[in-house]
Amino acid sequence: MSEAVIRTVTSPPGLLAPLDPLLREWLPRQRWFAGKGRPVTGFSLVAATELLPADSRLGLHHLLVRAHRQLAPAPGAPEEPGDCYQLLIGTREALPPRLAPALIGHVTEGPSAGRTAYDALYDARPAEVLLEALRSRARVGGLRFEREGDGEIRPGLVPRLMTAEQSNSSVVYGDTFILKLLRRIVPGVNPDLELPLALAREGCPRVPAPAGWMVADLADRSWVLGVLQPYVQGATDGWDLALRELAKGEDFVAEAHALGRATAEVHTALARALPTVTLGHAQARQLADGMIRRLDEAARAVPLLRSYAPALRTAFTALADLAAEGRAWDAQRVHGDLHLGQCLRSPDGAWSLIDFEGEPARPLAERRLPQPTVRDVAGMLRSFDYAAHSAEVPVPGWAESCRAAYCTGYAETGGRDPRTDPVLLRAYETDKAVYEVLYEARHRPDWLPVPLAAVRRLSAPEPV
Ligand SMILES: Nc1ncnc2c1ncn2[C@@H]1O[C@H](COP(=O)(O)OP(=O)(O)O)[C@@H](O)[C@H]1O
Ligand SMILES: O=P(O)(O)O[C@H]1O[C@H](CO)[C@@H](O[C@H]2O[C@H](CO)[C@@H](O)[C@H](O)[C@H]2O)[C@H](O)[C@H]1O
Repeated sequence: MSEAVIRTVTSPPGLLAPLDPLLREWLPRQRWFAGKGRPVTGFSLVAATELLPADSRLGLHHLLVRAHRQLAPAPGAPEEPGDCYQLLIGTREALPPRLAPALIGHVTEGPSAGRTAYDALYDARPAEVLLEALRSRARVGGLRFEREGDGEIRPGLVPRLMTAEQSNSSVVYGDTFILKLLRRIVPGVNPDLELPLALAREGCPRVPAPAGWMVADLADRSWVLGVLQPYVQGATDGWDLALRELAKGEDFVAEAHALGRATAEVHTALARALPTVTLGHAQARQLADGMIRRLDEAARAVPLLRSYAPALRTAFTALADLAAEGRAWDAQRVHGDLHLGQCLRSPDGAWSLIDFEGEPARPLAERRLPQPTVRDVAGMLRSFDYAAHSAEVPVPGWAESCRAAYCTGYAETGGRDPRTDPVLLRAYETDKAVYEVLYEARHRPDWLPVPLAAVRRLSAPEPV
């Protein structure tokens, strides 16, 4: 069905056109904007819902917009309909100074002419509107707000927008709940809701259980827009904790061991809750081919990677060779983008895993495929390496001792040591390092040396 048919415009008409030039300038500057590197040429409206009337002191519009981009960063290049983004746009007569970081621009035409448009998530009242909608299981236009179970969502929880570097945007309510608003949205079952829900229903305590979620129903398809979870109070994420220990010259062995156990616990629960499969020759071949394709794409985009590509490719051909010899692998649903920043340690020492969205750049269908659990293990091993490289004063052997402790912890709880399958582990670690090269080149060029160091190590004849 075409997008022209799926519009559920309950906002005043003509809202998007006046915002268009403002959004073109503002959207590409947002950390969560995925289409960096190619100019935004315009927007089309997928859905608009008025949450607070446009002419009130504070107007509030929920917009789903498709950002059109040029196919190449050259003047006159053809354009394509790009990704769909969720925006919560507030309008006020004037913006108080505390909302200055939220400024999108001044609207000169249409129903909001003369007002200032801003990212409403920075503002308390719009954030309260969302929580209230979840609390009351509201239906507004095509938007559906759901709650899980009978757990109480108290009114009056004070919201604050998280300022951490994120792929999405999160609002914390009174240190009790956290609402993650997905920014780049896709139709279909979203693993960021699907997996925590399945794990909660399985009784797995390692993942905060969804307390509610927000969905847009458009053209017979559901688009998950946000997930509300209990806020893990006083938690420190694994990345900050690791850097803190590194700064003191301390090892991280006990925590890495506990993280290995937590990862295995989550994997065991996911294997119970959702389908598992065996990857035979054809599927393992496809897996290796996908890794080779991603390497080729990354090497095209990042010239610094090119000279390593032939050596890196051997990690993937070794996997294909094992498959051709008849080796099969168990596969199941996994986290898909596990790293230290996705692990939260409560003050009592318990670890929780968060953010089951998978690698945001991959298509949803691919992110939901069963995969060998080694994929998540490889993600964590890479993360210890990242932390070690980010230390101001290097601590010799730090990453290696973490890697060993993590695998030991994983084996104790999961029953299988990931190191017993070195070909699969190397293939996944290489695939992750290649992904990181591309990710850093696009988002944080200063960090590029970190995955490039891994690329050098992994392309050595006998990688260590
Ligand atoms: N349940 C939670 N309790 C406490 N903090 C959380 C929780 N979920 C997420 N966070 C914090 O929010 C940050 C961003 O969450 P995440 O799900 O990783 O979002 P994104 O996909 O946008 O990166 C995390 O790094 C963590 O600090
Ligand atoms: O957390 P996100 O879902 O946004 O994941 C993306 O961003 C991560 C960085 O914030 C990136 O992770 C890489 O850097 C981390 C240190 O900042 C490091 O711990 C990870 O091992 C490394 O992969 C992640 O790859 C990306 O998908």
